[in-house]
Amino acid sequence: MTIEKRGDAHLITHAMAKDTLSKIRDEETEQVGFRKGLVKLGRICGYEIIDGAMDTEYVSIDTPLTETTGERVKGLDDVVIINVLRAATPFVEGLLKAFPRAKQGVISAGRDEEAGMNDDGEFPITIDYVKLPEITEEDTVIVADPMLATGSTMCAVLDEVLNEQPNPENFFVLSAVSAPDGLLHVHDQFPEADLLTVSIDDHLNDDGFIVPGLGDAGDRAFRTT
Ligand SMILES: O=P(O)(O)OC[C@H]1O[C@H](OP(=O)(O)OP(=O)(O)O)[C@H](O)[C@@H]1O
Ligand SMILES: O=c1cc[nH]c(=O)[nH]1
Ligand SMILES: [Mg+2]
Repeated sequence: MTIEKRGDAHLITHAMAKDTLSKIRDEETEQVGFRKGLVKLGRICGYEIIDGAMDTEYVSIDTPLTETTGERVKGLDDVVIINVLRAATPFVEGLLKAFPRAKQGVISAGRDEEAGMNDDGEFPITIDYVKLPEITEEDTVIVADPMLATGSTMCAVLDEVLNEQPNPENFFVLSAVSAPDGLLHVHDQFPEADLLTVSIDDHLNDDGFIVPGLGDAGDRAFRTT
C-alpha cells in the first residue's frame, strides 16, 4: 500500500501519482495534457483507495480449464463519488475507471475571488447546484476536488453532503494538491472526514493560490482565464 499518514491527512505516495502530478504542475503542459493527467491521477487514487480501504473476498471461479479460487473487491456497488464542479470533472472521470458503478453526486461551488480571502483565510463560496444520491452507512464516499487551498469550498461542499445524511463507513476528501491551512480548516470542521491527497504543498499566496501548486486547475482544464 502506498498511503502514508502525514499530520491530519494521508498522502498517496504511489510513484505514478507523483510522476503524473509533476507533469501537470509544469506550466508547459497544455490543456489536453493537463486534463489527461487529472484523469490518470483520479484512476491511480481510486486504485489506492481500493487497496487501502476496501476488503476483498475469496470466490470460486471456473476458468476455461479448471475450477479455482479468486479474490474480488467487496463493496464496489456501495461507492459514492461527489464531483465538485468544475475542476473535479476530469479527476472524477479517472476515479470512475476504478469505481465504474459508483453512485454520483454533483455540487457546483465557486470561490468569490473578487471578494478575496478574509482575515481568517477563508473565501466566500457560492453554491449554485446540488444533486446528490442517497448515502447509506455502508457506503464509501469520496468527495473529489483536485485543489484544496483554503478549504472554504470543501467545507461548504461537506455541509451539503452531510446535511441530514448518515455518516458513511468510509468518508474521504480526495485532492491532488493541498495547502496545509486548508487541511487544518477541513479537519477542524469535519474531523470525521479522512483527508487524502497526493501532495501537501508549501503555502498559500496572498490571492489564496497554492504554492508551488499548479495554478488554476479549472482554467487549465477548461481553457478559460
Ligand atoms: O480551498 P479553496 O480556497 O476553496 O479553493 C479550492 C477551490 O478552488 C477551485 O475552484 P474554483 O473556485 O476556481 O472553481 P472552478 O473549479 O470552477 O475553477 C478548486 O477547484 C476548488 O474547488
Ligand atoms: O491554487 C489554487 C487554489 C484554488 N484553486 C485552484 O485551482 N488553484
Ligand atoms: Mg478555478
